[in-house]
Formats: sequence, C-alpha cells, structure tokens
Amino acid sequence: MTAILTANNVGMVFQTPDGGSVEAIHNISFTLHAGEIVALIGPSGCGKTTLFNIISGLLEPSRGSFAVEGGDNGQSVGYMLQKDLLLPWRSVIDNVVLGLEVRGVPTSESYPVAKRLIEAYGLAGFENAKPATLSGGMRQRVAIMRTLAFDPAVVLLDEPFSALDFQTRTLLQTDVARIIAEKQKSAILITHDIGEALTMADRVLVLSQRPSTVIRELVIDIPRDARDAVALRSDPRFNDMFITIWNDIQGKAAA
Ligand SMILES: Nc1ncnc2c1ncn2[C@@H]1O[C@H](COP(=O)(O)OP(=O)(O)OP(=O)(O)O)[C@@H](O)[C@H]1O
Repeated sequence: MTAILTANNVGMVFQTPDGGSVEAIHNISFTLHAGEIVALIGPSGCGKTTLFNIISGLLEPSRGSFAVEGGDNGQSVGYMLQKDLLLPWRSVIDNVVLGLEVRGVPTSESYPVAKRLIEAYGLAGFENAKPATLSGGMRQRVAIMRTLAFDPAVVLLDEPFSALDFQTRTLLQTDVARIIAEKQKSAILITHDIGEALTMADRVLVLSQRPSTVIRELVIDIPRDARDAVALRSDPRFNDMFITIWNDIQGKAAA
C-alpha cells in the first residue's frame, strides 16, 4: 500500500502569553494510505483542530515530522469544513472553480472540470444558481466539488456535516464517501460523531484527552461500498464498535 501521508511522533506544545505552555498533542503517529479514509475521533479539546492545522501546513509541529506525498502540505491537501464557506455572490460553477482560479487556471480549462463534477454529483441544472437558493446539503455538495476540482492528494473533512440536519447528514455521509472512492482520493475525517466515522472510514483512530495520543486503532472490516448509513445501524458489528469507541472517549474500560 502506498503511503500518502505520514505523521511520525507528532507533538504540539503551545506557548501561552503568560509564559506558560499547553501541550495539545503528546505523540501521534499514523499513516494514511492511497484510497483510504481514516477517521480521527476523540473527546472535546483533544487537539483535533490542532492536528488538522498541522496536516494542512498552517502549523509546524513542535516535535516529530509530518509529510504529505507530493511535497508542500498546503498544495496537496484540500479541505471540506463544517461551514461550506461558499462565496454568496458567485454562482455554483464559479464557486467550484475558485481553487483553480486562485491557481491561475483559465476558465476554458476549469469550467469543463467543474461541469463534469456538477453533473456527476447531482447538481446539473444548478450551475448558475447562487448558494442562497440551495439547501444546506446542496451547498456541502458544492463545497466537496470545489475541494475535488483542484485534485488534492488528501481531502481533509473537518466535521463536514455537523451543521446539517440528521437526514441530510446521513445521506451525505454515504454520498461523499462514494465520491471520494470514485475519485480515488485519500481522506482524513475529523469528527465527534462515532456513527459518521463508522459509516465513512476504513480505519478509526481514537484520540485520548489532551495531551492526545492514539489510544486505539480500529479497522472497520465492512467494505465501504457495502455500507449503507441506515442499514449499518442495525449491524451488530456497528453496535460493538460504537460502544468500544464511546467507552474509549469516556475513558472507561471495555465492559
Ligand atoms: N494557540 C493556542 N495557544 C494555546 N493553547 C491552544 C492553542 N490552540 C489550541 N490550544 C489548546 O490545545 C487544546 C486542543 O485544542 P483543539 O482546538 O485542537 O482541540 P479540538 O479537539 O479541536 O477541540 P473540539 O473538539 O472542542 O473542537 C485545547 O486545550 C486548546 O485550548
């Protein structure tokens, strides 16, 4: 398996204005392989956002090393955030091409890429619509298209659906996992939602309380393409894994 992203003994200590320090991440090591979705889940304040900022190249770790295949992290990592951050004055297609435009790709090249994504992922006919006229789920679809349009090596999904209602969120989890598989992308999913991690990921890394380390690695041995977000919830394996992760996050020993 080809490694796309490698974190080796990554640690992060923040200096505080009063001269003290906060150790956010104690030691995290993991590898993301080509085509994989790895979920990071942990208690509130355990350092998920800090790790996300390290992965995206916004922060240098205090210890250890971090590498993304293809070099400069910022260039090879695409984000999808909880807030879709679409530009309200731009149409759907002009939002999808934004990342390409920033990189200087002319519209003669970027529009066909965007049109293919919009058609493939269920928004044909909405190319010229403004974000305000779309539902929350449609806007998140536009956000994933914008992320995929510039062909990043790794897609970072930072609580991507937490602002959506349960039904939309459940449908989009399966959809986005499928889109990532079809585009042969690798992704890291940061989430508080155990069900979301189990629906979308190949592996779940459970993080401890701050300063965080990986306290469990769980391989989800149900093929991704056979996972329906709703049917999965009545699978006994889902329940077992859910309880294991829940106990880890609560700091409880397995029952
Ligand atoms: N710039 C900073 N200076 C000092 N401490 C910081 C800084 N950034 C984060 N921290 C601390 O590091 C810890 C981890 O923060 P982080 O935001 O990464 O957690 P998180 O897991 O994303 O939280 P949540 O689950 O609530 O979104 C927290 O205790 C936070 O207060």
